[in-house]
Amino acid sequence: MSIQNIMVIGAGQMGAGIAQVCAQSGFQVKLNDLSQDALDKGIKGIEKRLARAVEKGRMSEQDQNDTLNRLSTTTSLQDSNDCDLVIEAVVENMDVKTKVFSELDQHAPKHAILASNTSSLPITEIAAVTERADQVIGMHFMNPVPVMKLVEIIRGLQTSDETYKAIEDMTKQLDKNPVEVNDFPGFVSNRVLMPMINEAIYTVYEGVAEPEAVDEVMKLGMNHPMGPLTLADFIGLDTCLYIMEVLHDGFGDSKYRPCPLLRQYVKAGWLGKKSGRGFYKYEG
Ligand SMILES: CC(=O)CC(=O)SCCNC(=O)CCNC(=O)[C@H](O)C(C)(C)COP(=O)(O)OP(=O)(O)OC[C@H]1O[C@@H](n2cnc3c(N)ncnc32)[C@H](O)[C@@H]1OP(=O)(O)O
Ligand SMILES: NC(=O)C1=CN([C@@H]2O[C@H](COP(=O)(O)OP(=O)(O)OC[C@H]3O[C@@H](n4cnc5c(N)ncnc54)[C@H](OP(=O)(O)O)[C@@H]3O)[C@@H](O)[C@H]2O)C=CC1
Repeated sequence: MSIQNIMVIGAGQMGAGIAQVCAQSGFQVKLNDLSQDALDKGIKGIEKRLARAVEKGRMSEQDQNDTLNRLSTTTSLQDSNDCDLVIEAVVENMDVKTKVFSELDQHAPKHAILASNTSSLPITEIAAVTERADQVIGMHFMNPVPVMKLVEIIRGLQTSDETYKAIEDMTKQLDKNPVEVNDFPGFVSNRVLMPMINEAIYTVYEGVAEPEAVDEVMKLGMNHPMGPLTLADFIGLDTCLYIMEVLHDGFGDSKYRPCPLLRQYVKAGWLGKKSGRGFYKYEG
């Protein structure tokens, strides 16, 4: 099938990034969120990143204008009625995601593929609330989307070969590298990454070292581009907690128990970079 029109649901850090790379690659993109404020913020971020790309000589002004002209915003899921693909990037919560997918299933054309950018939740369960489980798939982008090359593609139990092939091809059109994985909690990326981040939080919780020291050890000792606590702040501590809970519930293994300090920070509203405070403090 040919994909031309896309809706991205959720204008947060992931949704805005996904909308940007899709528009840059020539797709018509509708960005959806609950509030116009969130949409304005998402578009502002995209404009800033494109302006920087022009400044750095990585993009022409013509491409910048064309990209922005391919983007529009909407607060209504009904506007998915002419889309070939919808990519959902709302909060990491099964109830919220299934509500979105069930509504979307009413509005998106019958041929449309419904993809989720979930970090860890079962695609099979999300697909089950629709009448088109064979056209539901996980399309897991990495943060920051414009920079990271990987898209982890998750096949639900009923995802068809045709759907997989269309999403694999489309990922390549975005100049990203698709990697196929099966539908298990956390897939591959977060089954490996998130326990490391959780363990780094335990080292702070147990007084083994300060956050700065933990990050230095992993940056200088293991050549990670960001230390695990800086990365946790960057991802969002709420998202990290939700992922650990999915791993813990999904495998029923105590090795995935979320660190109490992570729970406490999230309860306090310390969500990391996006809220101005997490393991570190952020300006603006
Ligand atoms: C939770 C999940 O489900 C899955 C996930 O996504 S887990 C998270 C996966 N991501 C990572 O692990 C990221 C780890 N960090 C990194 O790779 C790097 O620190 C980084 C790419 C984010 C920044 O790289 P850096 O070299 O330290 O910083 P910097 O020089 O400022 O940036 C490098 C380039 O990335 C761009 N960049 C940095 N942050 C960006 C952002 N948030 N959005 C868009 N572009 C960004 C910069 O513009 C810069 O490009 P130019 O110089 O051409 O303008
Ligand atoms: N952060 C990361 O590094 C990564 C995250 N992901 C996944 O991407 C998804 C989004 O994460 P992220 O972008 O970080 O989260 P953010 O909190 O930055 O953004 C989520 C956005 O979705 C909006 N939203 C919530 N409910 C709805 C709804 N029903 N309809 C439309 N919009 C809605 C939120 O609005 P409001 O603020 O008003 O609630 C917010 O603007 C999650 O599933 C996450 O696990 C995947 C890869 C990496």
